[in-house]
Amino acid sequence: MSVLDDIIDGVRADLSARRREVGDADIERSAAAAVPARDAFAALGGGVVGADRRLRLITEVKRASPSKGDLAAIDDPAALAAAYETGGAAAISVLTEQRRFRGSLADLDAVRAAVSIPVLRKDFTVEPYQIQEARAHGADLVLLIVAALDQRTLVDFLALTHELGMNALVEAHTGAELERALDAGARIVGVNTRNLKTLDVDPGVFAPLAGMIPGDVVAVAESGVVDADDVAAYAAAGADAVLVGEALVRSSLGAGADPADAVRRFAAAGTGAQTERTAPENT
Ligand SMILES: O=P(O)(O)OC[C@@H](O)[C@@H](O)c1c[nH]c2ccccc12
Repeated sequence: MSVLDDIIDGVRADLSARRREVGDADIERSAAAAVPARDAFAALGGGVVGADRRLRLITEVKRASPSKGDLAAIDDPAALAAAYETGGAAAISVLTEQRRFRGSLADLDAVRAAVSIPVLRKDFTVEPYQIQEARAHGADLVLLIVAALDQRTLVDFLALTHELGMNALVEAHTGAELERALDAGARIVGVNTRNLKTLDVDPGVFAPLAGMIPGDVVAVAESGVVDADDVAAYAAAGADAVLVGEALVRSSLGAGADPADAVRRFAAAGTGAQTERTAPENT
């Protein structure tokens, strides 16, 4: 069984426990009653061309990962997210998967209350319930991982996400998955340079796939950023936005830590290096 399959088994088990406790009708009601979602497409630079273009950072509240175990003891996820916003992050990603990433809906709630920029609920979405749950908890974006969904389900989940006023970050790792994301009508596409089946990271995966992403779709490079040079490399390869987890979480540790400044440096390096993609517009 691949790591991805194993994670999804755990997600399904945790999900059925929550559904017994909260109930489908309740979550549907709270999703409908939630304040309108923020426009994450615009926040991530969708439709911005020429001199106004700048590299957007999606900074992640990430306590642990299956490949590295515990990354950082985050005592105050709200304070960390607020520092990211101060540094100029375009959006905050919050891991809510419990077993491997030690995330929770409580983290999502805390971050939501602390920032005014869009918030991504980062989880392994396999049931429509999770999309409604994300909205009920104030998320503006959900993650849809192509490798975890058949095409029909991906299309349905994207439609539900849009019906609820949210955007989806549709994540691919291969050219075939990227084609499926674009065919489904994704407006924000992520290339995860980490293979979720093996957890190996190869930043070189991004550039060839970025060349396939039309200019009117937001292209996000995900995973594997260690320092500002890595952000610059993704930007030079055509990224509109870069999603950074571990490197920024670690920058918040220790005496004199300044996560806002780290965000500022990463974003500046990216904006300085950015090039526009030349793939044809989606028609
Ligand atoms: O910590 P990193 O290498 O900067 O990676 C962040 C992010 O890309 C990663 O957390 C991620 C990308 N796609 C995912 C899907 C599920 C869980 C986690 C992820």
